[in-house]
Amino acid sequence: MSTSPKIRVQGLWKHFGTTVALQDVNLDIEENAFVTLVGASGCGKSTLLRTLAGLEHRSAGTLLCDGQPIEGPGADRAMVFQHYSLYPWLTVLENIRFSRQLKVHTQDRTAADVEAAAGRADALLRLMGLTHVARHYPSQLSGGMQQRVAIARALMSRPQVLLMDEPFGALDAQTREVMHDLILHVHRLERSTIVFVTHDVEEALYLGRQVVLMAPRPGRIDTVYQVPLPAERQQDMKLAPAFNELKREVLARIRATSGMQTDFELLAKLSQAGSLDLTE
Ligand SMILES: Nc1ncnc2c1ncn2[C@@H]1O[C@H](COP(=O)(O)OP(=O)(O)OP(=O)(O)O)[C@@H](O)[C@H]1O
Repeated sequence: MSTSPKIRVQGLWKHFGTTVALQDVNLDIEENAFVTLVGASGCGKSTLLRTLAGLEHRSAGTLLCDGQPIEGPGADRAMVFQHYSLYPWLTVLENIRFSRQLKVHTQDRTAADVEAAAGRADALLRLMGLTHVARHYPSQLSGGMQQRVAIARALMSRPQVLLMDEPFGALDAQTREVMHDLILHVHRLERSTIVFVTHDVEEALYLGRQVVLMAPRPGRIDTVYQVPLPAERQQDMKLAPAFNELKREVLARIRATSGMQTDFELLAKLSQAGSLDLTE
């Protein structure tokens, strides 16, 4: 008997005026999956993620989470953005507790609610290595630390689905590696379903069990790759021949679908001819 997927995308279209940002996207994402979305700029990665978050209306198609239509944002799905979007006037701990406080009105809050929230916030502080900065303000933290706070805040309401839009895009290479292992740890521990957008193919392959490659103009799914690595990832797996082979294949496919190759070919032809005759 086949179980239904956590997220089902069927015949999804999204238009922005005359731009077709998503063309007939079909994708099933299983519970506890870690799916990464890659592809050339403008291929619709963020639009697909924002549609799953309920932040963007679809033009046509079906979007289901646990078999229920996605009609807007919901506590079952949390989003983490590239820019940490923390409240600068709140401490780390207050930032983490904030989403929970929004859900329960002060007058309806019971002692058990407060206790459960405090316990969850403490557990997340420990999980994200933030206990020692719990009373600091965001401006006192490094970028990597701020992004840990943003992830902890997203996890506070125990979302089943975590939607991440280039969350480590602004971090340096070393901090990114640390964050990669941290998010894999979070994924194991929380058993969440993660959909993660990135420009970085190595990041996509290291984190994802499945890599969805999208192509632009119109935005669409081109290829879905299964990553041939054990579920338990370790940094030295990036040296494995199978990892590098797939990385080369994905990069070549992104180049082929981006239209950039044509530009490079044209430039090569022009430089051989020794002139830039654009009338050709
Ligand atoms: N709010 C909007 N209004 C108009 N057009 C939009 C809007 N959002 C996205 N688009 C267009 O939709 C297409 C897909 O954009 P999207 O941002 O989803 O791509 P992306 O793959 O995430 O790009 P990038 O990798 O550069 O972030 C692009 O052509 C973009 O210009």
